[in-house]
Amino acid sequence: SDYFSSITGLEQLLHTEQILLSDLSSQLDAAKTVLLQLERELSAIKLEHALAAKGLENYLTNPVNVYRLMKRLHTDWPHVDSRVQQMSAQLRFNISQHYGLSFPSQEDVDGAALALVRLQSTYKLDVAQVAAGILNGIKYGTDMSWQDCFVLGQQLFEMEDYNNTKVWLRESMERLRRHQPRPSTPEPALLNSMETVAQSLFRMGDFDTAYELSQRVLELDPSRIRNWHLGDKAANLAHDGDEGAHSRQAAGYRLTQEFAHYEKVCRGEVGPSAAQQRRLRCRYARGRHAYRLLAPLKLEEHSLDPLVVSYHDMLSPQQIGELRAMAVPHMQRSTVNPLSGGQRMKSAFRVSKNAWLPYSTHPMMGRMLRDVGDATGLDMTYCEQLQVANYGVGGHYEPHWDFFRDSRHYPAAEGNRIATAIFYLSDVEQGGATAFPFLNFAVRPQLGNILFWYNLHRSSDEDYRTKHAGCPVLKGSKWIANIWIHEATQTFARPCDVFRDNEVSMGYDIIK
Ligand SMILES: O=C(O)CCC(=O)C(=O)O
Ligand SMILES: [Fe+2]
Repeated sequence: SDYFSSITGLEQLLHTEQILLSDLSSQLDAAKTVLLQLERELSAIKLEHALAAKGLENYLTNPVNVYRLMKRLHTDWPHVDSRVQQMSAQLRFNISQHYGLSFPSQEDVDGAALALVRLQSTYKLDVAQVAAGILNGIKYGTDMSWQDCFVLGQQLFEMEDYNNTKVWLRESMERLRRHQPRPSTPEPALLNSMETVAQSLFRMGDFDTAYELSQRVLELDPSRIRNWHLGDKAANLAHDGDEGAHSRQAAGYRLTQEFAHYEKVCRGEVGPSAAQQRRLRCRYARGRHAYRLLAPLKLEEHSLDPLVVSYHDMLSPQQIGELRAMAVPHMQRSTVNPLSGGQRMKSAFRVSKNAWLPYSTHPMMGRMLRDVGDATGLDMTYCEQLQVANYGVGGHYEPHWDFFRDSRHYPAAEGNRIATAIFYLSDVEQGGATAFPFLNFAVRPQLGNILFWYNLHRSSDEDYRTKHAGCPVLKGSKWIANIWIHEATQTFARPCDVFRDNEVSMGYDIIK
């Protein structure tokens, strides 16, 4: 399961389909050969009959013709019969025979549907364009059919995301209306679903979409008028006792101002103020290593308080290729700590795959750890293992803090996560920035760069301004490697302050 959350899983699915394709097409080729031959024999026999029809008596008094009629019926036809049998045996395409192959589960299909909708709503994409395979003006893929859009709408309905249900159903109906030539009558199962969804929408009070949907059903199959008993608005509303249940909305956080603002930051619609920007520099830095005199670090400041910076060109494409290859066999669906406590779990909040790798796995990983220490001056004694993560299209990580709010989640001797270093192991064609909604900027992944920031104040208190997120990946695939650095050994690297400087960030501790 979990094919939708990263690119590696999707490659497996593409492979599955390749096998099905080649299996079926070789069967079809074999069958076609037999068909062609049968057709030729058939027309030869038809010719005989045409001759016979010209003069029955003349034809049947010819001993050669008589013999051939006998032979045909006695030998040739049974032979035809056996070849037809044989051909249909060959055509026994059986999907369940391919038990060794990977198939997506309902959860995967739902995940992919959710991803599509997330992208469309985060980046305010025009549904008609998405359905046409166009992302921000560039055509990447094939059009979705009206059925595709309908099935997506139906899935959203089942997931109780009614706002998006409406958008996709309308797109589906629009495509159906424009369809040239007129579409042939679809399978009864699809028409039944359309009717069911229409009735539910009607009951929920979305009369327009319900009406549109029922109209299209009727056009496709006029006999369905017999099912036209949706009743009138008033009667339905009066009887609807469980309206509350139907209009239940998906997760509260996504409906907040804060979330809307985060999405704006992802789209690049808001940025830091001019005054903020004026104080920021791109400069060469030396870190704490002498050789950096010759090979200085390329430092880019994103924010001075809290400190958020990028170090450019810290890994080469070759190193990154090796690193990703080492991580792939260990990648698993990412999990989060539930707020309610207890076991870590999968969540729509964080859609990606990751692997935890000890720094001893490869000398390069040890070097990455050392480089972060050298660049930032931090002590790297207590770091979590390297976490390599991959987000597929639609993959994201909603706004969160990296520090733990519950001290049971880290060993007391190591302290909380004082800082985060993200190595970008890929560029991303569109989307996928690391966004800091409270700081009003987003950092675009750039292959080989490190993004670094402090999660804690000097007083050791959590810095709530550091809330950040991985914006949904719109096009491409995003790879990162995280190093989380803990606090306990930083006494000299980042002396703590007795002055409680946490007050500046308290107001950002908004829990929805
Ligand atoms: O994907 C990103 O840009 C951010 C990742 C992140 O915040 C995390 O893994 O904790
Ligand atoms: Fe994070």
